[in-house]
Amino acid sequence: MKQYLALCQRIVDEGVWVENERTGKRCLTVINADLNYDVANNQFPLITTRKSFWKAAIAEMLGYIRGYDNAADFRALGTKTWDMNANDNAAWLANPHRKGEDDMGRVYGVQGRSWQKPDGSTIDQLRKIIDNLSKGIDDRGEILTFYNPGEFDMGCLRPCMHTHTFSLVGDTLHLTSYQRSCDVPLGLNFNQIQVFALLALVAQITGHKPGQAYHKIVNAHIYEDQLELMRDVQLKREPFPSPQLKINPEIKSLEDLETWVTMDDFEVVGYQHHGPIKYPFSV
Ligand SMILES: Nc1nc(=O)c2c([nH]1)NC[C@@H]1CN(c3ccc(C(=O)N[C@@H](CCC(=O)O)C(=O)O)cc3)CN21
Ligand SMILES: O=c1ccn([C@H]2C[C@H](O)[C@@H](COP(=O)(O)O)O2)c(=O)[nH]1
Repeated sequence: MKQYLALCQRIVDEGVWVENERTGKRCLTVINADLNYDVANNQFPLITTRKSFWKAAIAEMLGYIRGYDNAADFRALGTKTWDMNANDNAAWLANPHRKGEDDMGRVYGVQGRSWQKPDGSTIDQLRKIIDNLSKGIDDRGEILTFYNPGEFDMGCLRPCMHTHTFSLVGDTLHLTSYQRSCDVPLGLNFNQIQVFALLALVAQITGHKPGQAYHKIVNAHIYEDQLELMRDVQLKREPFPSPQLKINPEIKSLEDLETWVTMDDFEVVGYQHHGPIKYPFSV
């Protein structure tokens, strides 16, 4: 929580205004931020200076794991976060690749689970990683990447948190996650949860101890219409101690994650927080 607030304060103090053409808004921006999460000691990095809808963030991650490409499937899991990008984004609505209502195109999980090869066959990056880690193998390329420039025009948004690298050291699994662009008031609240939960889940289903998660962000920004709420409300609040994330121990395989797991299999213990803050969202 302290590192999150320190990044917010750094943007407020040192950020530079940058025009963003896609959204038509200015963003107060800093470059390069490194956040670390202690998954080994279950220090769940949940924002406490406002109420966080953490289940929606885990639902989003589960949808990526399942390779979803449709906002309706994300809604069924428990998050509406893809509705706007799928259905309320002029550039995507005019894109001939869009297959209709709720289609997100070839984004995130589609690339992770069925990356298209030139010969028409597909690569399941996540399956390979889970199989290797389950056998105790780290080939120094246990990389899940959603970043496929050849198919950017086939999706509603380029992936923001685009690459996850797993590292096995003895019986401890670590994760390094890379993010090119970060909406700190809204997106980072979710992305922190996702990095933590991804390591905890993959460690659990491959039979290893979770270690540290390293979250590397390039462009970290606050949109102009979010600044006042961040500076004058959220940053004035005192944080509470970190809660813990409990995951159903019956989740034992990638198939479990793909089939029966729901948000009821996740619980947060000891979450003390301030009231909600509704930040504007930019499509
Ligand atoms: N501008 C922008 N920021 C993002 O963070 C973002 C995108 N676009 N597009 C793709 C995904 C969608 N994500 C989102 C979308 C919405 C919320 C959001 O509205 N969060 C609210 C309420 C969530 C709820 O009620 O479930 C929040 O207060 O956290 C968060 C992340 C993250 N990504
Ligand atoms: O997981 C996510 C997904 C998206 N975001 C934010 C970062 C930016 O504010 C927008 C994406 O805009 P681009 O013009 O494609 O950079 O969404 C996030 O923080 N986390």
